[in-house]
Amino acid sequence: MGAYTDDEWLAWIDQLSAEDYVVIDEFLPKDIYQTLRSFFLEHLKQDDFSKAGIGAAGNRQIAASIRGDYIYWLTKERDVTLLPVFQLLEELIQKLNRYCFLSLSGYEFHLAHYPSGTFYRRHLDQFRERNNRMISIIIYLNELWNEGDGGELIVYRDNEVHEKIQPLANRCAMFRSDCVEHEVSETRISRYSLTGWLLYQPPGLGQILG
Ligand SMILES: O=C(O)CCC(=O)C(=O)O
Ligand SMILES: [Fe+2]
Repeated sequence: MGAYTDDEWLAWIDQLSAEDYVVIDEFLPKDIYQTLRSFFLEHLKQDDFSKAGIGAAGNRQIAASIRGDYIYWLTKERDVTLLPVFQLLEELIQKLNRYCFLSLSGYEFHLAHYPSGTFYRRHLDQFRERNNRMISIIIYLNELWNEGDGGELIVYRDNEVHEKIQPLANRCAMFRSDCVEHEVSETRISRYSLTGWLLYQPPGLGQILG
């Protein structure tokens, strides 16, 4: 038995197909959400996060002017506590392959911490060195977020701001990696998330490129 019915998956996938993105509130079952959030806080406490890069071409200074987050790459083998999260992602891959005729074959995910004052400038998740990213997924873990705290996910369409998505706890944003330009506006609180990509080739590249 999966976490959701086929009808629920279908409604989200329909919206993803029609709009190129979908926002789903209360995405993870409560216990899985709690496990993920505790896992995040534990690794933050242990100082396991590293400064994120922007690919082979970027030097550190340029990277800092584009994105200011710190990340922790996950692996299914090591991070066994998160098995239920990985299982849900695998279920999602199955549904997308079945209903959207995609050939997704893997995923890569990291935890992301944006300290206060950081952002990620407008970008696409799929580009030259990373063209195997098909679908981007973010699950937010910010329980104390309030209007004015920043750190919104800004979705662009036709070069204009289309929607500002608040990074609320257990909200999931999912979008096409190849065509949805987006940005993380400057955050004024410590902003926590799980971020990742569904791939049509095996993972590995993203983790090398940052
Ligand atoms: O955290 C978000 O809302 C978006 C993060 C992002 O765009 C990325 O890591 O590529
Ligand atoms: Fe992105």
